[in-house]
Amino acid sequence: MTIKHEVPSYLTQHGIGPWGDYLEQIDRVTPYLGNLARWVETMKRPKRILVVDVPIERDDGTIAHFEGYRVQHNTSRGPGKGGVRFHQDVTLSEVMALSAWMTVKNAAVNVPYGGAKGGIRVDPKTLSQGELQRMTRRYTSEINIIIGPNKDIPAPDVNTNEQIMAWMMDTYSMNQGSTASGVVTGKPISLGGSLGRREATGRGVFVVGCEAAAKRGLNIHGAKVAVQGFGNVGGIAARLFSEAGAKVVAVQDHISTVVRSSGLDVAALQAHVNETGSVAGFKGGEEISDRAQFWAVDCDILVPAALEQQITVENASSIRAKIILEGANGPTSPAADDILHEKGVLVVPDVIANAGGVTVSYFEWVQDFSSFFWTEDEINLRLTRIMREAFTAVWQLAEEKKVSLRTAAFIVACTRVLQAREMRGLYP
Ligand SMILES: NC(=O)C1=CN([C@@H]2O[C@H](COP(=O)(O)OP(=O)(O)OC[C@H]3O[C@@H](n4cnc5c(N)ncnc54)[C@H](O)[C@@H]3O)[C@@H](O)[C@H]2O)C=CC1
Ligand SMILES: O=C(O)CCC(=O)C(=O)O
Repeated sequence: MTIKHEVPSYLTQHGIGPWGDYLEQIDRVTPYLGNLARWVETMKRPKRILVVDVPIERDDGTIAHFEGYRVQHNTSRGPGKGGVRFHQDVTLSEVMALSAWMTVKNAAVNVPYGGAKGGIRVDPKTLSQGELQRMTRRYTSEINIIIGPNKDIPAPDVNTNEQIMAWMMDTYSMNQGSTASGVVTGKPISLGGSLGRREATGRGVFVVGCEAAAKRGLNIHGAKVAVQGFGNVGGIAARLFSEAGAKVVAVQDHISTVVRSSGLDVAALQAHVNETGSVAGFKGGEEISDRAQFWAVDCDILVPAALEQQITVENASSIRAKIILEGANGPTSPAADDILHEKGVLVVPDVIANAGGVTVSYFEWVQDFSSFFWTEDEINLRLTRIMREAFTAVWQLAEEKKVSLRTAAFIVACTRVLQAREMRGLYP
């Protein structure tokens, strides 16, 4: 029986284009054929969408309004979980797509969560610290009714960090009348944050990168690595690859691209970015003005760790890497994915490659509930084990079923979601 699944536009616009194809493949390899059509209809629709107006008083006394979102895509396997993004291009459909990615990611690494995501359509660089705090607090109050340690647990994403999580935790706690540290993860250590969370996503990228390199017979020591995005994910991944003896030959951020074929000094680059806010002007490498050239840099491993839809049909053919580690969510367009597949590039999909962050968020949440905190070594060991196990399971399924790692990850994840739904009896 062939079931044709129409993919909703919020997914196709933001790069989960082949969702329907994955589902066809799941049809082929799982025992859930009879129930799949009903399940697909549910997976296509986020469970809960909240759009809020976030008004703040600016420092000059004027009032500004921002649009905020929190979307819970699926909660079959547990409370919603996913980050909050502050970016001028955030839209409801993007947040809906990102929440669907979280459903798949959380199931792919088997943490007991559903998928959720949030965001505010704002360029936070245009706000003072005071304005940023007022906006964050107002947003938290507006979404207060749908978040909570057992309901939906936000975390950092693009342009959000530990300080913003601290304000969110404080605002939620004030509204509840008692401190609820488990309402967000990615908090400062002093407020119940977990050791290793800040580095966790980049570390997870590095761990699966080592696994993928081993499968391809590539030695990390001496391997050439190019990284797009030098924030939380890209900056840490670059540091760990460099510490392992790889050469970070190119880094691109929102302003500039720096290259050095003998390898950039990543620590010096990080110090420069901390000071200036960008890789632009870094003296330890050559700045290239044509941003598109970044994709054609001679490298073995490419880590897109900025935003969605960066690897496209325009640049996919020029990519020289053997392995792509998707640090960002949805960095590869479906059409570009096909080109990479034809070229024989090994793509480790976002839902595995960048799942280290949510994995340590899970550890943070568990530690907050028990008020007992693990050492950084314990965190990193557990993280490494989960990442390796998830990679291996997906790799084996991909080999067995002759599908890509991305399709295999979706199969593993969607099967888990489907099993949970089946056990709970939550058919639409
Ligand atoms: N922070 C986390 O724990 C997780 C983040 N992610 C994903 O990783 C990606 C990056 O997130 P973070 O590192 O947290 O964000 P961040 O805000 O710390 O850093 C973003 C980086 O991307 C760069 N960037 C922005 N627009 C760009 C453009 N058009 N071209 C090139 N570079 C650009 C920025 O300059 C910055 O270096 C996002 O897709 C996010 O959803 C995924 C899993 C967890
Ligand atoms: O740590 C988390 O809860 C979620 C991080 C996130 O937003 C993501 O993995 O894309």
